[in-house]
Amino acid sequence: MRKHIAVLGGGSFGTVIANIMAANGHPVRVWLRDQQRADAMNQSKENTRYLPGYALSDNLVAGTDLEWAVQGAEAIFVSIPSSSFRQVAEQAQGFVVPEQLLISTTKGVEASTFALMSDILSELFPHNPVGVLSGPNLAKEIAAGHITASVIASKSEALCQRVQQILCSKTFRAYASDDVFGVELGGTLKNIYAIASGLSAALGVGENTRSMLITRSLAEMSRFAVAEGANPMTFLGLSGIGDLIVTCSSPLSRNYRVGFALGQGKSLAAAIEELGEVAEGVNTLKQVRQQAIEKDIYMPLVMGLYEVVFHQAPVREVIAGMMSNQPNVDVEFSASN
Ligand SMILES: NC(=O)C1=CN([C@@H]2O[C@H](COP(=O)(O)OP(=O)(O)OC[C@H]3O[C@@H](n4cnc5c(N)ncnc54)[C@H](O)[C@@H]3O)[C@@H](O)[C@H]2O)C=CC1
Ligand SMILES: O=C(CO)COP(=O)(O)O
Repeated sequence: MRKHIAVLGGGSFGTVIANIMAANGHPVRVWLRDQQRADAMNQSKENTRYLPGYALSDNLVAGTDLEWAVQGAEAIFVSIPSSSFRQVAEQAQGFVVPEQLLISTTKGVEASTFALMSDILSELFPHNPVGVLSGPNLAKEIAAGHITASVIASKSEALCQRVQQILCSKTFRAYASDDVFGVELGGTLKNIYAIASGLSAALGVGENTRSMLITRSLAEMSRFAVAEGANPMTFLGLSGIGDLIVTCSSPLSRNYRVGFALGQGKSLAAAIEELGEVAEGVNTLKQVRQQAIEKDIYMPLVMGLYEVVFHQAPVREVIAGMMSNQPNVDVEFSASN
């Protein structure tokens, strides 16, 4: 009998990934916390809270029993915000067996430990193959049927190949990579710069400025990656520059929307409340700033954005400060840049 696939988390991305696999003919079990929402999804074949109007395949079934979702699954995709990721993974520990493939889709970092989600999976499930799915993947665009590509990264070639088979469709493609750290770090860091981009859009900046922001964001991300021991070349692919472009350009990005709301003068609390979904970049900004200070990594965008987001510094003053920095600290390409 064909084994099912489990997706933990029924938010926008969990739902869309589950539905791609279900539409490809795989039985998929989506695990949620809320029984009413699970029942409603099963009856209406729609996730009205996150993706209204998006028809779900008959092969997709939602439920709230974690054992039912996980036990016997061939692969388990974890699509839970980073703030609850460890807690859910720990809950699943009793049901997971070593041959099951574990894939994180979460683009965030654990507060205080600076662990990425694949680190948490590898720590809790040392005998399982672990992978990361990351790329320019706005859930609402995937649901709308726009052609989309992602990266499946794992040290296990077998995991990459199986995920490619399960996920690829006429509109969705997954490219394989063995650089788990680089792929995951790119998807995590870009959320910070999406906030900055949304903020600058609200201020009505021009295209020169937008282009400067995106390319200097890439330089800053790469500098951080090198300091952390990652391969910056990975940032030139879909999970780096690809994801940076989409989230820095689209109002569909929740991180961009938080930045836009801040740029309109709203408080951080109001921006998050209005969003009603996860914007991972807020926590990532805090954690990356701390790392940059501890490791003395030059990250002027992170430092400036942190002051705006967490200390309500006037954004125009922060920008003016950056523009009056000694120009000789700015080198476009060098071994340390
Ligand atoms: N939405 C998107 O376009 C994309 C999102 N991602 C990443 O996927 C991850 C999940 O994102 P979304 O699904 O979009 O988030 P979301 O905010 O739409 O949904 C999160 C889901 O997790 C559930 N959840 C939260 N805490 C939980 C807990 N303790 N136990 C059980 N369920 C819990 C929520 O109820 C909700 O169903 C994020 O890290 C995000 O960065 C990645 C690519 C694209
Ligand atoms: O990661 C994403 C697209 O690739 C989604 O970005 P947001 O979390 O900002 O919506």
